Amino acid sequence: MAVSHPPRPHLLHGTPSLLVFTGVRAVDPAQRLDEVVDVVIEDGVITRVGRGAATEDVRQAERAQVLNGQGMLLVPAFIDLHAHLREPGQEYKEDIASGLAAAAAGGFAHVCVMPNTRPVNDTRAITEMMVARAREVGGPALHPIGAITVGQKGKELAEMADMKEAGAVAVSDDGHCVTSSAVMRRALEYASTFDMPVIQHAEDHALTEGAQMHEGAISTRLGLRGWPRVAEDIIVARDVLLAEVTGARYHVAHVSSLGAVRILREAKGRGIAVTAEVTPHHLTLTDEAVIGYDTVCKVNPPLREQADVDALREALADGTIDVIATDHAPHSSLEKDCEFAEASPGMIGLELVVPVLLGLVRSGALSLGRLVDALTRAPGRVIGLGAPTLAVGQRAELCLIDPERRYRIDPARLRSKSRNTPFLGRELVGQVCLTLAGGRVVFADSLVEAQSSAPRGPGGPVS
Ligand SMILES: NC(=O)N[C@@H](CC(=O)O)C(=O)O
Ligand SMILES: [Zn+2]
Ligand SMILES: [Zn+2]
Repeated sequence: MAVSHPPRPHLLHGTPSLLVFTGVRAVDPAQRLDEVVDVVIEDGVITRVGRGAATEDVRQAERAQVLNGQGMLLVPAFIDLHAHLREPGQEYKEDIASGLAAAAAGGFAHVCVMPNTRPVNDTRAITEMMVARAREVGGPALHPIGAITVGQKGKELAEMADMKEAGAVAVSDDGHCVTSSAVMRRALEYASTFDMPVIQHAEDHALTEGAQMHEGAISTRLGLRGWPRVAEDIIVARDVLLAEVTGARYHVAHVSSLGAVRILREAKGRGIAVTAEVTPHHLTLTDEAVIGYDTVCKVNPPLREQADVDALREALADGTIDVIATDHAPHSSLEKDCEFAEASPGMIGLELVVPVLLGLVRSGALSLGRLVDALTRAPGRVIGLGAPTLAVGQRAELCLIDPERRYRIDPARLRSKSRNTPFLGRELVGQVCLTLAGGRVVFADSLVEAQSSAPRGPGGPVS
């Protein structure tokens, strides 16, 4: 049984000092931009955007690499608010290098990493280690999320100030819920003195003991113990009340239930400082995927029903849910090739955001502008990070997408060390071709490589 995978070579290392996109559809909600333009990047900085910006002399310049953007999309690179990169402690599932490579391939320039590592990231030392390791690796920027409580045990508060100084952008006990109302209240008060958001994994553990999937007709039929929606709703409702009395910034991780959506909508209507995220899998899959007992469909919170999916889509479209986050949760075959009851919950997601979610844009459930916003500006606001944009003068952090490319999700091409996703082997449409982070190319696929080595000149069609 293979638990690790051989490393794959990076596709493109260098960053051209003059990178030119011609005739590309640029979509940037921060600038209300959705237009076919040329984009010029010099020494990692966006210097020109507009029709005809790639003048003859720019395109013919000796150092220019010109990419024909016809039929392609150019968007700001993404920020993932919720990923598990497993380093330190479970590097056989993922490590910072493989996780950031997966992020780059998915179009991300920034990744916030959850603290449920071994040991838990509840100290300055571990936060510093993660940041230092990511700098060594290069690629997308890593932003640690510190634990709320020591060891994520739900009792004493961790030293949030220390972790913030070392680079932590938020706190969370993700994987576990902070169940004590008293601890949650103190956590909100304490975090607000450092202006850090508190991210909750909303699960009333008393209602989910032994739960394997969503509680409903299908769990009854399969004979699996269920996690009822109300276990999520109770915590979100309580926390909203605590956020109101403390005035702290509260963020709900991986919202999955229609009840939680209703509570969030009401809270936002009353002006309470709450934000929320939803994952690509909760937007696209239901508990029917669990029929057949495939352990890759086991995830926390569980895949729910069509009514929940509909409510989540609507909430994302109208802004009740702010952010799309992957909850990238790699597990090896050791944790997944077993009985359903024994399997660890979680799915990988960093590399699948674009092909999975462009489907929602094509079906009309979500506008392209809102999709990009939920992956850039909205998560940026939660952690106080200026999100990537396509504005002139910005360091280039962007992502080139072929929205029409149809392909099968091939396990051999994933950069993640793990393979736990129900989308494996599925045919999807839409592929990330190139990602720039921090002004540098961090991912380029074969199409871009082929184009960039082809002779320059007024380009023929992308093929
Ligand atoms: N989502 C999951 O099912 N699993 C996550 C933890 C979590 O996000 O709660 C993991 O760390 O594996
Ligand atoms: Zn969680
Ligand atoms: Zn998580």
